[in-house]
Amino acid sequence: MASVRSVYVLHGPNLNLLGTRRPEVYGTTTLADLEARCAARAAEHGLEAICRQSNHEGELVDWIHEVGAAARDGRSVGAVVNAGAYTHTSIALHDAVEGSECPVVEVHLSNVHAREPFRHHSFLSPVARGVVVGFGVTGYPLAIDGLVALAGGGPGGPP
Ligand SMILES: O=C1C[C@@](O)(C(=O)O)C[C@@H](O)[C@@H]1O
Repeated sequence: MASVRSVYVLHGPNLNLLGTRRPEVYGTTTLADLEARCAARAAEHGLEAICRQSNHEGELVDWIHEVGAAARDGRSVGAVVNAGAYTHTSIALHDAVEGSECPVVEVHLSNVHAREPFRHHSFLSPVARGVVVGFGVTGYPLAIDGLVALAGGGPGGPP
């Protein structure tokens, strides 16, 4: 039997604290609950969600490379990535997405553009296929839907 295609859901630093970290900004949903919601939406598309979180930049780089290779082989539609604060600092993550041609939809729970100026710049956005910000946990199923549409091509697909 052919193996199920995947969608990766990658979380960066401090997102393991979801549910208790600044709930007025990030909400009260825990990372485990969010990952369960992602798995449910992925299953609606016939995909397996592979959910990971790391506080370490290099580990995130390695995972982006892994997703890029899986996407090239048709084993994955790509990754939904909330890189947390590395979004605003990491040239390494930018280069990983670009270099591995990893299809990424960047997600932020909060509307980073309405927050401190240091959150307005993203190193990921220029190499992401799409960006979803400010919808809280609702942004993740939207991002998964978007990745599936992009992978499928046609209307709503890649130009
Ligand atoms: O850790 C985070 C979470 C975040 O990525 C968000 O989901 O809104 C926004 C980032 O600026 C912040 O560092």
